[in-house]
Amino acid sequence: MTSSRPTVTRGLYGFAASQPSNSILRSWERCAAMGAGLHADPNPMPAPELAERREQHARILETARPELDTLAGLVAGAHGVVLLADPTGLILQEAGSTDFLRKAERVALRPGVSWAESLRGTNAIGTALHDGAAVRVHGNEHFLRCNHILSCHAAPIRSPRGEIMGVLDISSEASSLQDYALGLAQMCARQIGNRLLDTADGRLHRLVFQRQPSLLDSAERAILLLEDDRIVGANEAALQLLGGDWSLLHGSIDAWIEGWSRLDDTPKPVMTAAGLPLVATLRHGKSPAIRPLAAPAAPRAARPGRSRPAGQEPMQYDLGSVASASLRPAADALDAGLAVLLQGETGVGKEVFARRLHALSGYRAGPFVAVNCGALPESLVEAELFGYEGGAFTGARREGSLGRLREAHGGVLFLDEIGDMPLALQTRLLRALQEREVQPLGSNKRIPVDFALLSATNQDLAAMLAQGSFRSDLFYRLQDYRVCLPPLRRRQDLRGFVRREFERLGGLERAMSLSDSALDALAGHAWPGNYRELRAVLRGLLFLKPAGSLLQAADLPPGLGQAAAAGEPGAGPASPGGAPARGEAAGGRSLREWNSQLILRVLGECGNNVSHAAGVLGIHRSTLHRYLARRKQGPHALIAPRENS
Ligand SMILES: Nc1ncnc2c1ncn2[C@@H]1O[C@H](COP(=O)(O)OP(=O)(O)OP(=O)(O)O)[C@@H](O)[C@H]1O
Repeated sequence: MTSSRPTVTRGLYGFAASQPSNSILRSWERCAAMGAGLHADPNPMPAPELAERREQHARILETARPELDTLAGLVAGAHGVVLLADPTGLILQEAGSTDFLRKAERVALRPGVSWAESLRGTNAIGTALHDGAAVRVHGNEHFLRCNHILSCHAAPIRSPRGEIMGVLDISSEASSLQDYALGLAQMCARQIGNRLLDTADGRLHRLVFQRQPSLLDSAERAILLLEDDRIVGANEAALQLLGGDWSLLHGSIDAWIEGWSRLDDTPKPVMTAAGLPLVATLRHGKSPAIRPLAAPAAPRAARPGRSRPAGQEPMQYDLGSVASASLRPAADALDAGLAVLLQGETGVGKEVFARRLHALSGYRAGPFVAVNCGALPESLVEAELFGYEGGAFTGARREGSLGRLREAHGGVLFLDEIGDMPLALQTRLLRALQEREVQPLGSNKRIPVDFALLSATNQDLAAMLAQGSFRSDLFYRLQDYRVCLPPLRRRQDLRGFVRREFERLGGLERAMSLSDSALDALAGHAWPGNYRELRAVLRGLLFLKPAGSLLQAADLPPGLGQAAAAGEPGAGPASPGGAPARGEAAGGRSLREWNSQLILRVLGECGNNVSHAAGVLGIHRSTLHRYLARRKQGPHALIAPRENS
């Protein structure tokens, strides 16, 4: 390996190559300094790891798809390939000429291989990433000899906040150099960045400007995203025309463009603060930039024993590989008439899993009747489960009640928190389950019932059995088939899942994202409250932090990530960077203040409507009322997030 490169005046394959650019010369110097550190391992990372990386970068892969498809068609004729690499230089995707793909494989230009400059010396992907700018690296401008057959053109793709989200590269054989390739890569990278801006939160205002009206629809259009008057997103064209850099984010647009607020959809002339005349359009956000993230569930009549409503359509949930793999066999067990018991810590998604199971089973055309055994007041429990005749007791409805077991006829009866069922009731339930008949209160009739039995608990039923607080015959009757749902901290793809969940809950809409440090801390947290706790934290962040922000570990509620940083057993994967120790002192805030702030903010957004706010926060109305009452009496009370229970 040479430690420096001669000035190149002619490419290796005899094609005229211009004097290497300053960018290439500086890269050679860096590579020469690294010297023996460079190596060109051609082996891609194992397929599961690559799948995980693709998953992590799903947003950019998805957004870039139209350009990748178009470019693949264009460059295939010129025997080229199009590549998309992540911000570390790892190639995620390839498309283009099959001939060249095979050659490219020989030089390891393929998915799963990193082209970081520190590994492969001067090359378009790595050097574009280092410089944060588009670059062409032709023939023997590549630092490593093995790559001299290549001519590569790469341009970084930036997020609305200016971070590099990936690199688009067009490569071909050095002998078939295409002059236009660099411009094409740049234009497509800009289009992808613009699409990220176009698909950002519809509540943000979008200001588009250029020198001429005809450019307002082109890839050259300048775009700013505004939350009220605050700039929360931009593209490079906007920075260029305004003469600013990324530090303009979070400042007021008033400092840059005069009279912007009078604009609308029709192009109108405006003047930049530097005196540059432009034409601009303004598309107003659909509603006030900050508002509740999720429509609260319609208030339901409080009914003892009725399990809490699922906050979301269960089909949307990504259950994770372990739970997903358990679905089919558990549905088969239900269909075979076996009683299925779901076990797992609180908030691990037992009810979500139960609803999926119902939808997958042969009982899907029948009802799914959920009973929260822990929430049943003992005095009403029999009536609730077994029903009653009209006028059977004081306060009974005249028309009587079917009872939950009969409501479940032909479908699935889901007995949630079965460990909380009082002993006396366990006997009655067992009889009904064995005889497949119910006798409503006040009636001497016995009515046949047929349903699949599904129950769930986060308690150790075997220990309860040993203590005598759970009947052994019911214990065995409930679990012909058992499914253990793993805690969130054991999820293999926890980091990627947290990121996707954040996007799904509103991050995408609000153009917010989690930095690596925040993701490390979140992925390293032990999550004793599992999915419920994670959702509460993510919703809090989405509410409390401004749209367009890149959240850091320091933005997380105090205490988060501590367990993993301290290496506590039972915690999830340790954070590579070591999550910062956090506590009451962090940022001068405490968890209590964080929760208080969130609650008051949500209440304000909901016009002080407690039911509405409770729905958005994912807690029960009465929990919120209790909190507010305590707050009136004295210091802020801490609220444990628990949804509609
Ligand atoms: N895979 C998932 N992805 C995202 N959110 C989830 C997932 N599973 C569950 N949740 C959310 O976590 C919360 C708790 O889920 P669920 O009620 O199913 O848990 P559980 O195990 O039945 O809890 P508990 O033991 O306290 O009754 C719900 O609000 C649900 O929206």
